[in-house]
Amino acid sequence: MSMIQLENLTKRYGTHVAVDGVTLSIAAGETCVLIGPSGCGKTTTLRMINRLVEPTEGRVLIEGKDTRSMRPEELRRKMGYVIQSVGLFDHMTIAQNVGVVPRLLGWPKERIAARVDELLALVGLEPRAFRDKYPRQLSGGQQQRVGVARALAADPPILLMDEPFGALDPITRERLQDELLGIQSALKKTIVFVTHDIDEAIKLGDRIAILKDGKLIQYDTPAAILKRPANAFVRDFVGADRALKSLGLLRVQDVMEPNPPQVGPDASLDEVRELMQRYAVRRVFVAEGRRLVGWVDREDLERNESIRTLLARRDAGTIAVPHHTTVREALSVMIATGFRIVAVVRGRDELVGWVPRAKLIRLLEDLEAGEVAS
Ligand SMILES: Nc1ncnc2c1ncn2[C@@H]1O[C@H](COP(=O)(O)OP(=O)(O)OP(=O)(O)O)[C@@H](O)[C@H]1O
Repeated sequence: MSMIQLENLTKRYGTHVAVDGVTLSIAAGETCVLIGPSGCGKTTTLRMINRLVEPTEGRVLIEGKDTRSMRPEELRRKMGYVIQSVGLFDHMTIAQNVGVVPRLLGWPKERIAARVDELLALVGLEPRAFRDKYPRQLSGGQQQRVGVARALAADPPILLMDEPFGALDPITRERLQDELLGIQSALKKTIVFVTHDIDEAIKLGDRIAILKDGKLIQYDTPAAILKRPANAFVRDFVGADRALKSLGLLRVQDVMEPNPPQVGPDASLDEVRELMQRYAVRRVFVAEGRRLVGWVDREDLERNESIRTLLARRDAGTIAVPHHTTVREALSVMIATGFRIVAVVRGRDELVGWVPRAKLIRLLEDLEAGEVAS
């Protein structure tokens, strides 16, 4: 069942067509990212969903119901709205800002207070430290978090977000994207998210809608858009480094090899030598039970020290990547450190697999070959 259905949605301003016959459907719990060049109609499309803009033609259905037949309050209860400039009320405290909609809905005071604290914690703001502050006392990133908390206040099933992170510095932006992914996996809202940034779209979107001159050019999963861009416009828009971006969609656990070259801490150097030959590697991992505790390199064999002596100088964390991280991240660790293999761990240090650099490079080459072919 689709949560949001756009049918032939069209907006004309005089003779100018801002949105041109857009039809698409968004499933409940999915994030749909609207993307395209400036002026392509993203914001207008989003605002037709909550009826801030009335369509010239076509319609919007929410859970199968035409929005024109819904009362404005009913529509507002279904949708939270987050915009780039946040739109916090300067003269209200953070708690009052977050509690605006519940107050309008007539919730009792205690329930509002509890909800405000719950939401501040959800978006990573310590309630005690923030609830009585004013927006001007917060950084841009913190204000944006408050904006997200406010949109979630009455627990609407739908969240409309118009370039919410557009004005933030890259580091804050990444952090907020990660938090949105966390919130989304916990709350399973249906999100429509407008952005200019293809990397953001790939990271956040279950599906991406690419618009040009008001028309929907392609609507598909990030992987499908990277693999099979519908035309030259999409290919250019997605960018030349499509292969690298695809690596950003794959998880290490999907490409890792099982059975890492590993020895116990009491193994002999001869065993290590034999293992290096068998696996054709210059490094083997040391594990105690399933716990990764260090490694031995080929150079170490010359020194004739016991493995336990070597381990005392090593921090196993430096050669490990978490199983849920992206392949792109693993490759950048290898490039930054010069490692030819990395260990894959679950939790803090449970050794579950390994990735040889050669495998990632082959993968990258295959993806690039696919790019040439398409
Ligand atoms: N109220 C309006 N009156 C006249 N034209 C409008 C109005 N609102 C939007 N437009 C035009 O409609 C087109 C689509 O605008 P819209 O804001 O939806 O684009 P956008 O893709 O969100 O752009 P941006 O990425 O720059 O925010 C643009 O050409 C814009 O100038």
